[in-house]
Amino acid sequence: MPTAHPSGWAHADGALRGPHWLREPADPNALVAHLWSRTTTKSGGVLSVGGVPLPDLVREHGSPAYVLDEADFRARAVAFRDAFADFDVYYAGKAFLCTTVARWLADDGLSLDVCSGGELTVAERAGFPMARVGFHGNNKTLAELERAVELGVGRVIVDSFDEVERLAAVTTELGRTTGVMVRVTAGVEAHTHEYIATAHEDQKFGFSIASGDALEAVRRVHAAPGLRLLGLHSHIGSQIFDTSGFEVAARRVLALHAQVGTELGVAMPEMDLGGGFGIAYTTQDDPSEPEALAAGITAIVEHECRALGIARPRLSIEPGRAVVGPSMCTVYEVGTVKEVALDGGARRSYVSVDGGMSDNIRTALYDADYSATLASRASEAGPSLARVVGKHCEAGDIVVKDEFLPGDVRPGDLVAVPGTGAYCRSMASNYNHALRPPVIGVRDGKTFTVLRRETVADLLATDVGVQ
Ligand SMILES: Cc1ncc(COP(=O)(O)O)c(C=O)c1O
Ligand SMILES: N[C@@H](CCCC[NH3+])C(=O)O
Repeated sequence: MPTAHPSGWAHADGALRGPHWLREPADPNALVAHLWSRTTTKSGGVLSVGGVPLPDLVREHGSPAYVLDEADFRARAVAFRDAFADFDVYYAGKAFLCTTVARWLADDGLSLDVCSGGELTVAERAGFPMARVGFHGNNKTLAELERAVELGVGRVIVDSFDEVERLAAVTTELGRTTGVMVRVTAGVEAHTHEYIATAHEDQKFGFSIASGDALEAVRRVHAAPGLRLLGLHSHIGSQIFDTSGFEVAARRVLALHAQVGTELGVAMPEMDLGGGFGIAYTTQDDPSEPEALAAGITAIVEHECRALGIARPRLSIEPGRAVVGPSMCTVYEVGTVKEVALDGGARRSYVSVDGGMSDNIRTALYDADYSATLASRASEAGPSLARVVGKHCEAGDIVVKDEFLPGDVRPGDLVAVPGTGAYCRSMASNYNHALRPPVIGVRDGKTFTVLRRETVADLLATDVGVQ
């Protein structure tokens, strides 16, 4: 039975006003360690990452800022590489990509999934080995395909009949060949937000296995002289915890893989099972470690291959969020605090910070849950229900929907939000002409700029002036 909270929040009038799991923490100054990057500590109320106290980082680099823990990022990437030792691990650059990260991945032996000409250009600028790049996208332009073939990317993942034709023409025109994977739709309803599920029939990605389009796409790729058919690709969605979706997809994709062998006489050498592994944003999330994921996927694939009487193709996966998500947090400065009364006498503080939906759109877009902590001082005040909101001209400009913060949070305090490495900077915008925050790397007590803060000059650079 829910109990009344001193603030009156939980059940003053019998109505639940926050997620059912939100509980008053025993100690609002404590850190829920698994939500943060591995070098994150809290001492005397001050949060440090990579040995750098966040108040010092903000003094040096300003606020808001994304803080990237190099050791944590690389440890997670290497953990995937090692757990999936007989797979190729393609880091999904859409989660977060810049030349620094691309270099770390190249040095640490991972491969890279890019899904636009822009991401491909970053990989090129970083000197990423092109043979280890996979190029995705449901509507790659002719120019993007030409560039990818010229650069010699290891694989282009084709997503439509139009693209198969376009890519075949590009290889002919350039007198080159390219490796190709065929993105298929396994007809799985992944348990995640509708906007980030990608394996059910009624959405834009992939060729349907059920309709026969996938087999037809394989046939056309195989028939095109410039296209080297490598295998099938399946990605069922993102932020997934229930592994049954991966199992069903793997079974269906392997069945098609076997069918290609019997009907077309082609033994495809590879298969990609995509990314989508969930991370912990709140205490309620319980993600699997890479070893457990690898063991589960390997067992399913081996079982199915035995049943189908086929050789196991070389497998690859594409984790993005599970590598970079937990390795960054965002630090904000509090500007204003406002208390509002809720029905039934409960109260909620609106803690306004100096960023918002322009640096983290995920709460507004996917109703995502985040956590937050006071990062700059200890507090003796008891916990109080707070909502961390941004400074944009939008009521839905919410960063953290519900969190208990010390009741005395005030202007000038720093608040940090963990788990913002994936799809926050990469989906950031200039809404209300906000300047996108920098990404500040931390390592062994030192900071380094990974992406600098945007300036007013950056904003005005595209405004050509009154004509
Ligand atoms: C084709 C493909 N691969 C990999 C990913 C990475 O997903 P995640 O960041 O959830 O691991 C995505 C995004 O969902 C994707 O569309
Ligand atoms: N952008 C999404 C993930 C899907 C993107 C890749 N297909 C998110 O923030 O959760």
